[in-house]
Amino acid sequence: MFDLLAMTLSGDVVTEPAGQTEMLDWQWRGEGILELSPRQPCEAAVVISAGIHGNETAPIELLNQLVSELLSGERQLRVRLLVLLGNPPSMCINKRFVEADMNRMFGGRHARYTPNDESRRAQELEQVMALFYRSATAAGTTQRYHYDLHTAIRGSKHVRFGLLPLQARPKSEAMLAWLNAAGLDALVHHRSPGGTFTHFSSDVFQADSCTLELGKALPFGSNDHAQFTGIRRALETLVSDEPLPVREAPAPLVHYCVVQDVIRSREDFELFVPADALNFTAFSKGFVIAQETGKTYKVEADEEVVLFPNPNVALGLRAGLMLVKM
Ligand SMILES: O=C(O)CCC(=O)N[C@@H](CCC(=O)O)C(=O)O
Ligand SMILES: [Zn+2]
Repeated sequence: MFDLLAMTLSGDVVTEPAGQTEMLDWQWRGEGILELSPRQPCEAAVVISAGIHGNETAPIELLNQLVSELLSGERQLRVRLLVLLGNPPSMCINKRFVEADMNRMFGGRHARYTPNDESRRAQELEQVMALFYRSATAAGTTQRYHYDLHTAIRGSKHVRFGLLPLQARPKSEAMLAWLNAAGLDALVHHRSPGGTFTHFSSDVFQADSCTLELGKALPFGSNDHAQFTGIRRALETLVSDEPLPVREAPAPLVHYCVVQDVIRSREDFELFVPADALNFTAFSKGFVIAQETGKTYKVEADEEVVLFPNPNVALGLRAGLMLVKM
């Protein structure tokens, strides 16, 4: 069985960088980067990435399984597909990153860093994505999708959720229907641009892009994949161009928009969100979320919920998001 994850983690030089099965052609485009093309014409160019943060293993395992099914012929490929395992060195050490958070570097922001493995990788992923979408368009595809799979550091009141990058054009109905069918519990709408991979793909290539969060980060082999059946099923229908699955979720999808990006810009930054607070915990108007010299972040709406609170980020990066229900 073809094991993309094992090949990527081994770091072995790939001696046969291209091949074919009865139904598709594949090309190894670089470490952890695999392109799959069906023989018949198709409409969609799909990028699925995971492991942009190396310790977020559930989606890496899920994506690896999907690739194996496509290559074994168990599952039909009816889109052009680029699969990316984002940060192999950090996957090897089960850490979010080695030197710096790669999901803040896209859209050329990598050039602002003293060159390191992550800044070089972010640039490589941008180039590979550009080449992929361009060649897929030349081959006749008309739709572009990008799903970037993550898991959260903390537990969350909504276990499965998505983050939609800011974009001027309306969100695609097809993507919103897919996200709903995938059984997500919540969708978060960004209101400012960022250095995330999905902001880059949406902004530069007009892809229908979404960051998907699948539970809490755990080591390889410790994930409860039963929690992600809906997302797995939705990804299967996406790559096989099948009808959407029926949504299975305890409650309707809740939409939030970001009202505050909490940025740590000074050494004396302090975050007042309790260490054990789950993502989507609500705080009332007036609560001081964070403080640093010259800046206090307070809850301004009657109620705001917190997402990704993390005081340990590098200076200049986001230490949390505050959201309100839409
Ligand atoms: O749990 C956390 O603090 C972070 C989980 C994670 O990596 N989330 C992504 C979200 C990207 C987006 O906003 O689209 C990230 O922070 O990079
Ligand atoms: Zn992540």
